Amino acid sequence: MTPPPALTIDSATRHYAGTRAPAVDGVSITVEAGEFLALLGPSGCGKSTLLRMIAGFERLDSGRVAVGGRPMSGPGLHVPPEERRIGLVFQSYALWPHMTVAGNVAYPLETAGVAKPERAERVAAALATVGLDGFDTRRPAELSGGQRQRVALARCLVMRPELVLLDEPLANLDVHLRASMEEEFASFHARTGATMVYVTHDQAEAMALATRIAVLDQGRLAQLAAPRDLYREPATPMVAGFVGQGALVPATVTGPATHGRAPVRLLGVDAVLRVRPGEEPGEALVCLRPEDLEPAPDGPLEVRIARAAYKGGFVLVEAVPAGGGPRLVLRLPGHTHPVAGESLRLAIRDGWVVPEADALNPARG
Ligand SMILES: Nc1ncnc2c1ncn2[C@@H]1O[C@H](COP(=O)(O)OP(=O)(O)OP(=O)(O)O)[C@@H](O)[C@H]1O
Repeated sequence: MTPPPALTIDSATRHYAGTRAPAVDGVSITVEAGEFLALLGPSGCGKSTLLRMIAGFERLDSGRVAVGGRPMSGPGLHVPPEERRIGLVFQSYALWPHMTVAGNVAYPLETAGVAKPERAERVAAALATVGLDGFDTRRPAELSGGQRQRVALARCLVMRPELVLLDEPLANLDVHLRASMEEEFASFHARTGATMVYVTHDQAEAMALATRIAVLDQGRLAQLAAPRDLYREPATPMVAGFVGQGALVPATVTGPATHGRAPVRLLGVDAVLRVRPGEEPGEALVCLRPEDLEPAPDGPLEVRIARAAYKGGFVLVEAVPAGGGPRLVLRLPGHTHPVAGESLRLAIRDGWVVPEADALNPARG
């Protein structure tokens, strides 16, 4: 028998009183046991609301939530948060300042009535998992931000939750600490096999950590895909613009699709680009990533450099097509010295025809 999904969200909708549109609008996502799902999107897209709906802090106006196959929210049903066996980690670590590290981690076990010897054992194991053995007697004020976040993680783990929800857990940390904590989360996920749902507005963080990413756009699920697919084959213009660098260029698909590619005319150039199956000839938008554009002396596309910034190892260039069009982004080798105002010839090596948003989601109309 296959185990039930760790989390099932079915047409979940939440419309706050007095607001124009639902904060979460008909979202359906199934998360298998052991997955690391990132909820990604711009500020106000509904990430936190959806996370609170899963945790049980927010009621659903319609739809259902089930955890490990057990219904939690639905018509006439609302299991309170403390009975959902879900672990929570927030950006404000919410540690008790007067308690030691061990005291903070032990607290949920105490509340749950776990006996002292077992408590000590489980606290020690949780602190070891997050690499904080030996920190038992410290107080939160004596820890770095990253260490505090690890205490919060240990406190969540000690309850052995089936599902861990993390709401921008790295948002308060500086950039170096974020990178090392990203690694911690990834190895922690690999070690424990826990199912995680991770809210972030930082696409690099989502890419680095998640097995799949759900992109929310104004309360709706715009795309649910593995990081590489999201980057290479964004389903909507919003996803193309939000995830990764690049440009969205108006184009015309000039012929039928074969083997995942079709002839496309864009910026006065004919190219053969990637399309989804069944893409029809007609007006389209093409997502050009930096690596899709390559300097070539005889390249068919002439551009003028608008900005060049050395990024260590390569130069990030923004360039405007000579014949007009949106600003393109490309990378030049680190030993070159491109200067704003210079002309450059490019070849279009690859690109993705972004599916029509309306065709994917007729209700959006
Ligand atoms: N308690 C509330 N009452 C009314 N509206 C709310 C409430 N909480 C959130 N909203 C609105 O719902 C929408 C989604 O908010 P939510 O906090 O879920 O977004 P988010 O994607 O997590 O944003 P951020 O990244 O800024 O935290 C926003 O328009 C917000 O203003």
